[in-house]
Order: sequence, then C-alpha cells, then structure tokens
Amino acid sequence: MNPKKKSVLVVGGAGYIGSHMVRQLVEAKWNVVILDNLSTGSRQLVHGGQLVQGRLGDVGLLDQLFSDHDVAAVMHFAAFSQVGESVDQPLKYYRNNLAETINLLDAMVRHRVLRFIFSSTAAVYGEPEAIPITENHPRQPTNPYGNTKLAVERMLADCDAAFGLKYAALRYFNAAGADPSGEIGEMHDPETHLIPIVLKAASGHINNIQVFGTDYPTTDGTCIRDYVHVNDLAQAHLLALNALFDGGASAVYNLGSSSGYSVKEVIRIAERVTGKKIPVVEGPRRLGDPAVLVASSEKIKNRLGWVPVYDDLEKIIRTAWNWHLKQIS
Ligand SMILES: NC(=O)c1ccc[n+]([C@@H]2O[C@H](COP(=O)([O-])OP(=O)(O)OC[C@H]3O[C@@H](n4cnc5c(N)ncnc54)[C@H](O)[C@@H]3O)[C@@H](O)[C@H]2O)c1
Ligand SMILES: O=c1ccn([C@@H]2O[C@H](COP(=O)(O)OP(=O)(O)O[C@H]3O[C@H](CO)[C@@H](O)[C@H](O)[C@H]3O)[C@@H](O)[C@H]2O)c(=O)[nH]1
Repeated sequence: MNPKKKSVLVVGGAGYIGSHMVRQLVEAKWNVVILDNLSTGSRQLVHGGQLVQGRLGDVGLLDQLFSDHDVAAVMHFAAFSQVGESVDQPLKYYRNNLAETINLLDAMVRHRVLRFIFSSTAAVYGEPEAIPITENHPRQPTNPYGNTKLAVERMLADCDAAFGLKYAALRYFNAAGADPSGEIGEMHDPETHLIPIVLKAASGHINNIQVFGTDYPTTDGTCIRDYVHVNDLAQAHLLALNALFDGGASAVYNLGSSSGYSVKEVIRIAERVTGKKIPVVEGPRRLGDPAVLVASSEKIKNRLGWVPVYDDLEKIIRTAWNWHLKQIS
C-alpha cells in the first residue's frame, strides 16, 4: 500500500499506543519517522522507524522534518492524557494538546501534507446519555483533557473546509494490553491506568489496588469501561490511513470492544490470568469518572471493515501480563 516508499510521521511514536502503531507501519512497509520529546514515552519502546527527539511546538524542527522527508501522512498520538491532572493543571493540557497541535497543522498546511490521523478519546462525550455510545452522541466533556481533544477535532473540521485537510479522528475507549512479542507495552511513570496497576499488585510490586468508588449505579457498584487491545487500535489506524489514500472523506470513528467490564471484574479476570490473589482496597470515587463508558464501534466496522482480533478481556490481560513479566524479570 506504499508504492512510492513515502513516510508516515508518527508524533508520539515513543509512547504506549504510538509504539504499537510504529511496529505495524513498519510491518506494512512504510518508512516511519517518529517525533517525540520523550516526556511520557521511552526510547525502549521504539523498535523501528527513525526517532527524532523534539517537541511539536518547535516550528523550525517541524519545517525541517517536512523538508527532509517525503511525508504522505501524519499520525498524532502526542498528548498529555491524565484526566485528574488536567483538572488541576488545565493550561498544561491546553498548551500541549491544543497549542502544539496548531503548530503541527500549520506546518502540514505549509508543506501541503494533507492527511492526518488523530488520537481522540471517549472523554469527548462526557457523562453518557445512552449506552452504547455512538459517534453522534452529544459531546460534552467533563474535564479539560476532553475539552482539548474536542477542540482539536473542531479545528480539524475547520482545516478540512479551509485547506482540504483530510483526517480521521479516532475516539479510543480504554486502550489495554501489549504486543504479544512482549517487546513493547504500557510503561508510564507514574502509572494511572487500571490494568497495569492491577498487574503490579498481582506481582507484589505494589501492596494493593485501590478501587475508586463502589457506589456507582452498576451491578457491583464499580465503574464499567470498554477495554480495547492496543494492536486492534493500531490496525484501525492502518485502515483509516488506507481510506484516506483511497480518497476517502474525513471521518470520526469510535474504537472500542463494545463490551463493558467493571473494575471488580477486571480484577477477577486478572486473578485468573496471573494465578495470584490481588489485594484490593475500596476507596472513594475519583473525580470526573463516568459510571459507564461502552462504545458502539459499528461505524468503523461497517465502513472500513475493522475486525478486532482481541474479543475478550482475558486475552487482552494475558498480553499485558506477558509484558509485565518481561519487565520485571
Ligand atoms: N491510553 C488510553 O487509554 C487512551 C485512550 C483514549 C485516547 N488516548 C490518546 O492516545 C494518545 C496516546 O496515548 P498513550 O496512552 O500512548 O500515551 P503516552 O503518554 O504513552 O504517549 C504519548 C507520547 O507523546 C509524547 N509527547 C507528548 N507531548 C509531546 C510533544 N509536545 N511533543 C512531542 N512528543 C510529545 C510523549 O513523550 C509520549 O511518547 C494520546 O493522545 C491520548 O490522549 C489514549
Ligand atoms: O488505581 C485505579 C485506577 C483506575 N481505577 C478505575 O478504573 C477505571 C479505568 O481507569 P483508567 O485505567 O485510569 O482509565 P480511564 O480513566 O477510564 O481513562 C482512559 O480511557 C479514556 C477513554 O475511556 C481515555 O480518555 C483516557 O485517556 C484513558 O486514560 C476507572 O473507573 C477508574 O476509576 C481504579 O479503580 N483504581
């Protein structure tokens, strides 16, 4: 699918999801250039592609990258993504997620690179009015992180109208799991995501997992989320990229497994996968957490033929555990 050996610029390609994307792009024979400032990513996750260390806000660097490489499309994973932190430090989020993205789009328009794939999020919906959530569900983010992602989506629509920028905004639900090779996986410091924390508790690296809230209006009182394997996410990006090369229009797609699991269910499944008892402490709710987030991903399945390979959470957690064991060995 890349006859001219053009490049894809992957911004944030040294991060969790970006590194899985780079791997699939390399396998699909793309030249890959990665721009990452390693603020939350790591060189250890880069297996292939050419890493340029720098930040999106560096206009000179962006000009140089677009001049030096024959970039056919940009995939943009770079952002801060901790909901709680965004509430306390909103400007940090607007600066990194929105202002820096303006620089990127500006440089793309200057260099006539007009294909873009954006990491959006379920956080653009806010508190759901109906489950499963479809793409036309009202967008009412409940935190600055979601606001920055929605602002970028709106900016993309305006850039399509003004400059013909064609984009796919992919609204991920909860990314989870790791490449089965065990060479790349989730690696954040501090870690805030449920599954890696649960696995740390299973291996005894932390004393317990704290469950944030047991009084939600769900069957067992804990929050329900839709966990989608990181390689299935990356696969969806490849489909979206090919659709843009085929002349497809700009589009917005949800990416989820369409199944919901409560926090307690996640812990039970992790106990099964790891064979360990996981100590649990019940704590208060975390600010800004909706009770239930489950996607409808019918749109991307119907339009682009996306078929997620990891169809249940046990398989997903098994890949995360494989990665975790390699990290601690
Ligand atoms: N992990 C999830 O469950 C999830 C869910 C929905 C959306 N998302 C979105 O997906 C994207 C990737 O998430 P992730 O979990 O892989 O995060 P991550 O923190 O692992 O990766 C982000 C990468 O971007 C880099 N980066 C950040 N700001 C930068 C800048 N200004 N210039 C250059 N590089 C910069 C970081 O160093 C890191 O390598 C983010 O945009 C996030 O908002 C993630
Ligand atoms: O130590 C922990 C960590 C998390 N949780 C709960 O586990 C669930 C999942 O939390 P987490 O893994 O932190 O993911 P989310 O907060 O759901 O957010 C992820 O998924 C969203 C989309 O659904 C994205 O927008 C975010 O970027 C991404 O981090 C939530 O109910 C949390 O309250 C706990 O109970 N204890």
